[in-house]
Amino acid sequence: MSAAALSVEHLTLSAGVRRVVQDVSLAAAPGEVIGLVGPNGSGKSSLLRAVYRVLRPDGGRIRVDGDDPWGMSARTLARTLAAVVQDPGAAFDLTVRDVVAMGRTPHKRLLDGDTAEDARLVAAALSAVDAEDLADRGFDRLSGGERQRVLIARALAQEPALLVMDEPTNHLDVRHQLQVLGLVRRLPATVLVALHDLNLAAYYCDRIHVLQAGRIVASGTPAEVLTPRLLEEVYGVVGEVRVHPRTGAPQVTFLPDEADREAAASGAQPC
Ligand SMILES: Nc1ncnc2c1ncn2[C@@H]1O[C@H](COP(=O)(O)OP(=O)(O)OP(=O)(O)O)[C@@H](O)[C@H]1O
Repeated sequence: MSAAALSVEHLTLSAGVRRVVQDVSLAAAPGEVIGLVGPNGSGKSSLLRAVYRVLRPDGGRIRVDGDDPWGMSARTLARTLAAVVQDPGAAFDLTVRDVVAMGRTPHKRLLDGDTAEDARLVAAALSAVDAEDLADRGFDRLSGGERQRVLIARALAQEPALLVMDEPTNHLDVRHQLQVLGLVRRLPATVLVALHDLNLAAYYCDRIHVLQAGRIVASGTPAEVLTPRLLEEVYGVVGEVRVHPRTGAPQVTFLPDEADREAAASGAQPC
C-alpha cells in the first residue's frame, strides 16, 4: 500500500459543549511524518480523533487521498488508516497474536481464514516491536509498555497508508521509544503523531504543528518551530535550543525555575 495524502482544512471540533479545536488546517504529503505538539488539553487527541473518525467535526473538512473519512465505510477506512490510541480498552482474553492479527481483518472478506501471508505479516509486526516472546501471552495481562508495543504491531500489520498515533511512546522505555519512532519513520506510510517529547518530535518529524488552546500557533520544520521564545510562550518554560552536533536535529534543554536552580546550587534537595 502506498502512502496517503492528508489534508485538514479549517477544522472545528467540540467535546460536549466545549469548543476544543478551532479553525485548524494542516496537510501531510505522502510519506511525511507530521508531529502535533502542545500543552495538556491543547486539542491534539481531539484533532486525531476527528481524523480517525471518532469525533465528528462541527466544521471544516478532512481528506485522505481526496476522500472524506467520515464518508467511507468502516472497512474502507480501516484498509487505509490505522490508529494507535490511548486507552484502547480491554481485549477480553485475546492473546497478543490475536490482537495483532486483528490488524489484518480489514484486508479480508467475512469468513476468510488467515493466510500464510497474514501469518508472515503478524510475525513481522511482532518482531518489529520486539514482541515475539509475548505472542502467546494474554494481552490484558501485559505491562503498559508491552501493551503499547503490541498495539503498534497491530497497526503495522494493518499496512496503513495513513498512520495516526496518539503519544505512541507513552509507557515505553527509552530503547523502545527510539525503536518505535525509527520504525514509524521508515514505514511507507504518512504519519500524523501527537508527541509530548519535543526532542523526539525534533528528531523524527519532518514538520511540526504546535497547538495551544485548540489553535495552531506555529508550524514548520522542527528547527523553525522549536525556539526558546515558543517554549516560553506556549509552555511557559525557559529552555535552550541547540543543533545537536551528531544528529543535526534541534535539541531542547529545559531549565528549571530560578528558585529550583538556586536550591540545587546550595545543595538543598528539591523534593
Ligand atoms: N469528552 C469530553 N468532554 C468534555 N471535554 C473534553 C472531552 N474530551 C476532551 N475534552 C477537553 O478537550 C480539550 C482538548 O483535549 P485533548 O484530549 O484533545 O487535548 P490534548 O492536547 O490531547 O491533551 P493531553 O496532552 O493532555 O493528552 C481539553 O480541555 C479536554 O478537557
